[in-house]
Amino acid sequence: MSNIKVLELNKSYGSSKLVLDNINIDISSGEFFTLLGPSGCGKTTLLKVISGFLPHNSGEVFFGTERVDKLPPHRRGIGMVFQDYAIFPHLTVRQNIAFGLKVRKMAAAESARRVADAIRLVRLDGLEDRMPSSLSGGQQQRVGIARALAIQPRLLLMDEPLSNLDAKLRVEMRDDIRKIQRDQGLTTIYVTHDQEEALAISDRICVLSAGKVQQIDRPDRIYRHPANMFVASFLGSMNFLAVRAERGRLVADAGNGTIELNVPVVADVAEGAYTLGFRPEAVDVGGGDPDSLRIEAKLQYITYLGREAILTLAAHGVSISANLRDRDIGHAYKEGDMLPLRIRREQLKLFAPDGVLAHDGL
Ligand SMILES: Nc1ncnc2c1ncn2[C@@H]1O[C@H](COP(=O)(O)OP(=O)(O)OP(=O)(O)O)[C@@H](O)[C@H]1O
Repeated sequence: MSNIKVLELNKSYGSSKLVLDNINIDISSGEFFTLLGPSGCGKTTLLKVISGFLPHNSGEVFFGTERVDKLPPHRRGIGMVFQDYAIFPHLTVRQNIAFGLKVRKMAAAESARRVADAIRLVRLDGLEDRMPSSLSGGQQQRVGIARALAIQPRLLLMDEPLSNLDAKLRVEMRDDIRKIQRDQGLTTIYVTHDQEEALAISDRICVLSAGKVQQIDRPDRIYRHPANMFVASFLGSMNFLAVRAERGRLVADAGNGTIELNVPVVADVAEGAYTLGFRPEAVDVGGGDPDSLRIEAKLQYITYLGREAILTLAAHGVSISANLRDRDIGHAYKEGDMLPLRIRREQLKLFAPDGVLAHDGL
């Protein structure tokens, strides 16, 4: 397995603007690395440049110490798994999995051994002689994964491999992929636009927006310490409130005036405009730490989800969401009630006017 380095990579289609803008990525050997971002942010383009199916404008790609960005795709040693499975309908499961080995003219005995290993890893035992049309979507994707594993790639690339599967199967396959990847120590780049999937499966996540890297970090760190407002709202949700720091106080614009918030700002917060951010699950109703930020908000409606409920409230002219666990939901809450919200100060974030996180906790 190789570590992977992408250095100062730029890519545009024709003369249009850059769809990959100065991408720098350093992936460790054996790491599960996820590219996460909204549709059109450049995830697939980046995978195609790394695999050699698309030329780039400038920059370098290294697998270990070998520079690969001038090599044709078949010389890079990459296994690929696609959203639409891309398996051959006229070949059996076994023949599909052996395909890459046949192309590489591998000796029959070694090929048979590798195919058998791959079949066992993806749990397709007993289905070796079936045709793809007689398999479920999940089984077809297992064939796609086994085919990629059989060539013992230096790097495994997976482009939204679970998108065509139903929700339950997605979770099952996700756990299987993670287990195989760990057991085999496979360096993997995984593309998804599904934030929950990215959080669940990755060692590290690279959040992309409009061709630019927004943040690269562990799932828990990205969620707790988003680098900017884009990341904060793309991974989970965050409440935002326009505020100003002035004379050691924080004030919120409230349409017809300003309201002083009960949070003193620490000395290193420069005076000026900010966006105050906090996650819905950081909000308590009533009670809570007396030192918390207090906001009175009007309950608009409750979305009950079983394990938890989302309260949608209005305060200072903006909408605020609060996630409460089922057992914490008071039966007395009625639409139109004014509720005292508490948000712990360590959960408060201040974003600068350009959206970058300026203060994490107040
Ligand atoms: N062949 C092409 N010619 C011109 N523009 C392209 C081409 N392929 C992609 N693009 C543009 O490049 C940008 C990045 O596309 P890309 O497919 O890499 O995004 P993505 O993040 O993978 O999106 P999705 O999640 O929808 O697959 C988009 O604006 C897209 O319209």
